[in-house]
Amino acid sequence: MDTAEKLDKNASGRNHAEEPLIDLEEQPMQETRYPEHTVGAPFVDDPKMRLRDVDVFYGDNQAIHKVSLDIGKNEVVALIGPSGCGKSTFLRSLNRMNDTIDICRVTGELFLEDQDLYDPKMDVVELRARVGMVFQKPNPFPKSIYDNVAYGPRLHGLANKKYELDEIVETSLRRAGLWEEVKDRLHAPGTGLSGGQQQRLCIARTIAVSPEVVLMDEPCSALDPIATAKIEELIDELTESYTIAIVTHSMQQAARVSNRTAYFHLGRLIEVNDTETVFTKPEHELTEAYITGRFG
Ligand SMILES: Nc1ncnc2c1ncn2[C@@H]1O[C@H](COP(=O)(O)OP(=O)(O)OP(=O)(O)O)[C@@H](O)[C@H]1O
Repeated sequence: MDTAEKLDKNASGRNHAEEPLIDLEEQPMQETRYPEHTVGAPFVDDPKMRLRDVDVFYGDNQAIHKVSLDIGKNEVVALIGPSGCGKSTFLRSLNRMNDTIDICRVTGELFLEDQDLYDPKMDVVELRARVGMVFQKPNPFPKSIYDNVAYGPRLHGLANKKYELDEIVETSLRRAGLWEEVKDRLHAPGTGLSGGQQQRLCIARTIAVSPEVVLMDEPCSALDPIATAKIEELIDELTESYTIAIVTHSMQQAARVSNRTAYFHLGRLIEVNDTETVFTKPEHELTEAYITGRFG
């Protein structure tokens, strides 16, 4: 039985009447139950992204507290934790998507290899091509399927000739597992595709500019189980070429797609380890309580 199946079994075998869900807002954990440092193995040799002491504030409200984490090359890191624990906020700080929120402020060291993401000289458009993002809700542009994928390569001048652009569009759609379904209607609107196809189109659009890292913020939450399975297969294939960080509410999904899992709790990174260890032998009591379904 794999880790995802064990999680399913645990969840279905529990007696919820005997173990009531804990409302975190009403019963905050004792301060002493937070580890002083993230437990497990937050750091790797030769990381793709090196993040140290990251704090994120919305005005006076601190959403992320001193998070330190490495994201390794060609690995899939899953960010999990209860609603509001700061997963999306942390993810969005990795390609400066939080810059679009006026009251948001990010401090700490955030590096993509040897480049400081928050260096004032950093070209943010360039950064978002290197660190692409796929959102919760598929958001194709109101353009044709072809133009959705060609948009980034055109913007970044990646193709000089029409045939070069055609090649990028075809390769990206193939890698996103969508080519066979759309090759005869490339000039039809992207918004006319099904939800799952639209999400694969958004993945094709992201990878068309050859990013180094792909950030995914709950990419399957608006999809049915079949479309979800396709995206999960795709994540597995994409990891050969890209580094991926994915926020997910589904522990089964984290177990299926990721190599490492990071557990967040009220803005703190409690535990990080290889996914199997986090789900079968969590070190910290908060991680254990979450993965066994005692709160969430
Ligand atoms: N634009 C914003 N302005 C002000 N506060 C925000 C904003 N976005 C998020 N927050 C706050 O930051 C904290 C973390 O939110 P975030 O959305 O990152 O958590 P999350 O773990 O991704 O939650 P969910 O799983 O529900 O999506 C929450 O307290 C939230 O209210």
